[in-house]
Amino acid sequence: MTPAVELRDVSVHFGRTVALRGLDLSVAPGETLALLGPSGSGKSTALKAVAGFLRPTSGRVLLGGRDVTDEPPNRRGLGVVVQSYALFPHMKVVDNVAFGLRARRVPRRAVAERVAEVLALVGMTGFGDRYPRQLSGGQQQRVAIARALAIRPPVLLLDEPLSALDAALREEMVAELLRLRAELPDTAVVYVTHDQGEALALADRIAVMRDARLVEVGATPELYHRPAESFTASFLGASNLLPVEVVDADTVRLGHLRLAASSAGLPAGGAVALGVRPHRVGVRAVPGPMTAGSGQTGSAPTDSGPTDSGLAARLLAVQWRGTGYRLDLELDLGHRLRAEVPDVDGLTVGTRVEVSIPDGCPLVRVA
Ligand SMILES: Nc1ncnc2c1ncn2[C@@H]1O[C@H](COP(=O)(O)OP(=O)(O)OP(=O)(O)O)[C@@H](O)[C@H]1O
Repeated sequence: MTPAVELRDVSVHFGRTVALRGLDLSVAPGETLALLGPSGSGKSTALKAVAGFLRPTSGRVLLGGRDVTDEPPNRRGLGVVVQSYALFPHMKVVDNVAFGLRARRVPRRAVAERVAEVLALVGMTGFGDRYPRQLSGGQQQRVAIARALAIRPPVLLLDEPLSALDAALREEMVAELLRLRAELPDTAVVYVTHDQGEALALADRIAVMRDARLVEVGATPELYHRPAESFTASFLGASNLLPVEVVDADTVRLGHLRLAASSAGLPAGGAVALGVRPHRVGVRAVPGPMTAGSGQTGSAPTDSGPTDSGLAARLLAVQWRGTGYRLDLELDLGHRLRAEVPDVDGLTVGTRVEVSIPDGCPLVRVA
């Protein structure tokens, strides 16, 4: 199938700043691709290259197989919602939404029908006569999305569309976007965000960006569960990165522990680490002092002492997070580790603890 969007080796330089370096990426019709990365990683630059708001220094941009690198934005027929792309303040909602249709000289009646249709699509029927200032932030963003969708674009570009909204409204809008997504089965969506929660909830695939480069791209659940790069593991799910010794393709050693690890997709050679999500780390109190490697006698786990399935550690800090506790730990092996646990029975700062790491965590490449 011809991709709806294709970037071929796209680089963007601003003077001596390289904002994007050799990006290759494609988005299929009907697919949502999230561009996820920290501030300044080049996400917006990539989106602007697709929209036509800037011309790549090198490389090509294709839409539906057509090379549009040299075409201005209005010839590309895309729907664009950018955080700063506010509504026209002096125009009513209906006129904002009708704008692109009128620019295309769509007959008046068809404009009215389509405006009503897209306002219904974003749940804003009845708001047509208001001015943007008479709407909440979330409502304004809904109208901006309706405006982008009015022309039935094959591609919808969203650049941090929720970043101006408060946390509760963002969650609500994610649900709205998912509903909207289901109504637009053929539209390709490129969604720029630095918020991993939004990317996980909305994207079929995620492209992780860092320092003007694509770090890794993959189907959302695969990338979450089996990242190949340490940056992906820590950015997408806040994994601990534990230095381990590789025993064989599926086994690693951490102190005296042997753990099954998933190394799918990881090229051989180079430095690796085990990516361990905080919520997968087990923590329990251990009375009395423990040292690294203690409790290796093969005895069955007991309630009172160290076991051969755990690592000795000390609890450095406890933070209550509402849904549970975040624990900062220092393994006697010398590594720091973060855990998230539902409760902290008897655990106070300074407590000796035993930490367990589950099998199946991904082995990732350390850049
Ligand atoms: N017009 C410009 N002139 C000069 N440098 C720019 C320009 N636009 C972006 N940059 C630089 O290019 C790099 C990538 O910027 P970009 O806006 O693509 O990042 P981003 O990942 O979208 O970040 P954010 O999440 O903060 O928007 C940054 O270092 C930025 O300072």
